[in-house]
Amino acid sequence: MRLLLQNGQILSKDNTLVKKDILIEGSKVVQMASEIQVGDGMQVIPLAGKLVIPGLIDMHVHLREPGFEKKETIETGSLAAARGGFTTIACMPNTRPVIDTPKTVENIIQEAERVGKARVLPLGAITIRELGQELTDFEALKQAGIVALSDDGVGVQSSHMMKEAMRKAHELGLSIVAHCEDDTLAKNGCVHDGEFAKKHGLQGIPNEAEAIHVGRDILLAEDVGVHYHVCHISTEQSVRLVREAKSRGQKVTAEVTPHHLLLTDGEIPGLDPLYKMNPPLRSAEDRAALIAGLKDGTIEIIATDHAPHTLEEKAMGMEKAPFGIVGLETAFPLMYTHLVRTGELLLSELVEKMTRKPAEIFGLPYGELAEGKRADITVIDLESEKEIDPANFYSKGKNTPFTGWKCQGWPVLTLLNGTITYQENER
Ligand SMILES: NC(=O)N[C@@H](CC(=O)O)C(=O)O
Ligand SMILES: [Zn+2]
Ligand SMILES: [Zn+2]
Repeated sequence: MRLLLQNGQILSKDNTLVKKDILIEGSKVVQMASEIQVGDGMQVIPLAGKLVIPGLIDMHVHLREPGFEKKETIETGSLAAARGGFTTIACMPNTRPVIDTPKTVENIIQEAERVGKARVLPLGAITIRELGQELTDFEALKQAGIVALSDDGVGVQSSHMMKEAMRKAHELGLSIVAHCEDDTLAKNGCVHDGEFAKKHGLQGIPNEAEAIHVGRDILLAEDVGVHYHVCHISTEQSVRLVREAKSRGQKVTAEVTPHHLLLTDGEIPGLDPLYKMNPPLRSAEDRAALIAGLKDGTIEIIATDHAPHTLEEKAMGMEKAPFGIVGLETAFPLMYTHLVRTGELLLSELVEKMTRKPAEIFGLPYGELAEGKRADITVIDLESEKEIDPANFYSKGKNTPFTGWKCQGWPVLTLLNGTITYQENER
């Protein structure tokens, strides 16, 4: 099968758009040129100047299967990913059972392949059942196909346990992906320890609850030599610590979510759990530090932390509702409209942080659009404006604070290995 994407525009390194026809044969891009003749038996998709980028990569997704299929399944999560323009997603191990055995890893990979809508890369748990007591069998998990290690959902409380994990991970060439949270500081807070918490008399989660772990882990990783990656970075202090570590040449990386880049605790309209996530929405100063960190390269990756929950669970009030919001189907349009079009980030920077950078950091052979490369491709409509409406989500999770936000930059076509996984208006 030969597929011709006609009259699209690709982004060059200097952030300019260049017209290209792209010819795909099987799973590969075989030709990219300003004009390609339509040949016999070619399927042609006219793109009318739309943006063509490498398939998006999300290193932080909760697919909820096994165990929480009411919230999401590998199937619905994969469909949501494809609709959001993602071709590769890494899924977190806080399922039930936790992804702490080779069997669970294999089951997830198998089901994702059956569905075939996204490439799913499971992370393995650092500790058994994410209880922080005993390390999992990293070697067996690696053989089963994990992409990295994380206890996402909880912080690894014991410094000793974390250091042991880093030692073993380093030996095996695996990265440590850390949910940074010191429980003795976070207590049972539900929002940022700031104005909003004070106003509503809620227990707050202070910035240091995150940054203490970031600082601790950077020191441990410096001694061990392992690649250390900070999940959903949210505070000025954490950004500062990562920047300092990088300036010494340490292999420390970080990801930030769209919601931490766009919202602050000052913008939470009331006691609405759709604004409750971990880490919580921080102050305007923190948000500014995240954008500065994104801009200067301290933060290389944008990841969604797609965390579907049912609306019943989310209706339990600010203190009782679970943490987390969905992100796969809104990430690119939100970032394009509210960070690129506002002049805070270049389009080329946004695309890098959602494609080439995560691939490079985790050693994945994806994230590039070029002749001879795999045809993981996303086509974006930069013009049409639409409102975010969770009723249209393919994800089971409708828990978003961005309902009604007007966005441009919607994915209209997604190809995984040369096969269409999403096409607007074709469902
Ligand atoms: N981010 C969240 O608020 N929630 C995540 C857990 C996590 O990412 O730590 C979840 O699994 O629901
Ligand atoms: Zn987390
Ligand atoms: Zn998470």
